Amino acid sequence: MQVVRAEEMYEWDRKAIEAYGREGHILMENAGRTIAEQVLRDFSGEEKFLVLIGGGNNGGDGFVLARILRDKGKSVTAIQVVPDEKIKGDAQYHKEIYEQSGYVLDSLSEEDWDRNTVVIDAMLGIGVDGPLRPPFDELVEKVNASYLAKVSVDIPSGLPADEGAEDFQAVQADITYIVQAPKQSLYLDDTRGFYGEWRILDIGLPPAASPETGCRVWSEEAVRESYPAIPASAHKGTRGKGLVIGGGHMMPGALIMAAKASIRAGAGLTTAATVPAIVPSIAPSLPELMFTGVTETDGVITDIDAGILGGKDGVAVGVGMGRDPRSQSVVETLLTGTEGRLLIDADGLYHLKDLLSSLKEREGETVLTPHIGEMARLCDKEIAEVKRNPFSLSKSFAREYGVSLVLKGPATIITTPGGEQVVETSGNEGLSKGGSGDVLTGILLTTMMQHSSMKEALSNGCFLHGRTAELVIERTRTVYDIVPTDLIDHLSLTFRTME
Ligand SMILES: NC(=O)C1=CN([C@@H]2O[C@H](COP(=O)(O)OP(=O)(O)OC[C@H]3O[C@@H](n4cnc5c(N)ncnc54)[C@H](OP(=O)(O)O)[C@@H]3O)[C@@H](O)[C@H]2O)[C@@H](O)CC1
Ligand SMILES: [K+]
Repeated sequence: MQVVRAEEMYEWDRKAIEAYGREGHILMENAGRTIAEQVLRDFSGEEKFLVLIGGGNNGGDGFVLARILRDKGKSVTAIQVVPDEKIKGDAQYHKEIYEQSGYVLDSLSEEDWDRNTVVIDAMLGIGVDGPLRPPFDELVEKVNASYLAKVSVDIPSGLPADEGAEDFQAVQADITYIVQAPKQSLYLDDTRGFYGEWRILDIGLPPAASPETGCRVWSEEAVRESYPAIPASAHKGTRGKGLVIGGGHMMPGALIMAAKASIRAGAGLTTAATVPAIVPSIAPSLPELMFTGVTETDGVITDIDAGILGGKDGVAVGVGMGRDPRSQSVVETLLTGTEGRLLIDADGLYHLKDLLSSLKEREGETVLTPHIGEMARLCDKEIAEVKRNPFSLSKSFAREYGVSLVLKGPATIITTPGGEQVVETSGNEGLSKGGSGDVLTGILLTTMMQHSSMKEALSNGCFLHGRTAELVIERTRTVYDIVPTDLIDHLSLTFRTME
């Protein structure tokens, strides 16, 4: 499924009408009907509906919806919130059908907020532009202050469809019925919460008319289709020989988690390059892990011998490495002296900031896995700006430096060097703990060694991580007590669903 911007949604609509012979009013009938049917499934009792209808096509969906709910014998108070002259085109067409059906439009009274139980917000859709003007500003406030269950059509009124909006006032929906495809704002930290629960409803726009947005949502189906099976002829040398570089005296745990996750995710051979002093504390609990030395000063990794990279199918650097400036040379050596698949995470990203020109020149495939704060630092932006524009900032950074980018968050955005994007949404709030990123790094090290497509490797790796968190919470832990090592121990729960 594609993620769309408002402009792309309009293009889809336009093409469906112009090139595929669908009439606009039929699309609106389909939208209103599909949503009405879902409303009837989700609210099957004695609800009393207050339908607020705006002046654009979102309002048009509202006229259809109000008619169908009335046809089904439901209690409906339908309010057109704008003057008659604002209702035009397909919305006017459906207003006339509504009235010809013998149904009336009511005027809003204070009692309506008390005697109804569900408010259906069909005031503004993806066409919202700028700060809300009357009467919408006041109505949005009233809806939010009311005790009614709040249902939004397509998008909560006032909420922008696209990334980038700074100030907005919007309905805080309990449920949003999204028309046809998710909009970018469904995946942004500052806007996703306005949707409440949400469902994406197929209103029958022809798939062939859909624009190529270059951004899709990763699904379990995509994972099943793209996750490589282990051939019967496999041996340890064919399943990926990976190297994890990191772990100082003070943070051995990060290295342990990344290495263990890589092993459990299915790597053939995993080696850790770390300070020798911590090896005795790791080795007994992780007998599958091999070790190789690094140059160390005062417990800090200050250099690596390029020889340790020989024959490796993938390298991950940064976990628990620390920010001592003397470690920067390690990242530099990897950027300038290696050509294989390289993943840079955590403290590795910290050091990378001063090495961006080497990053640009690197020939091999490089993956960066920043969280939003690390991304802000890498591209010299405020965190708030990255939160507002994660799609476009990721795309321009990935293209400029020729890297694959995994911008981690509740909705992780994966961007290829060519600017193609995937949104991966598995996981839960239990992952907001130190160590989650280290586990992801280990998993991604393995998936990037086992997939030929880097995009699929990263998307599947993020899925493996997030879905396991969901399954652990279904089976044993809760979002409070789950810890990152639970994910490593339970990767089998997700692998089993992929068989
Ligand atoms: N495939 C599709 O695309 C399909 C789309 N469909 C539906 O159409 C919806 C999009 O419809 P749309 O384009 O008519 O825009 P919409 O959101 O109703 O708003 C326009 C109105 O808003 C007003 N307005 C704007 N900003 C404002 C502000 N700040 N403050 C106050 N008012 C403001 C503006 O008023 P004006 O500027 O004229 O005064 C105008 O009247 C979409 O979300 C989906 O529900 C389905 O029916 C079928 C398939
Ligand atoms: K709406």
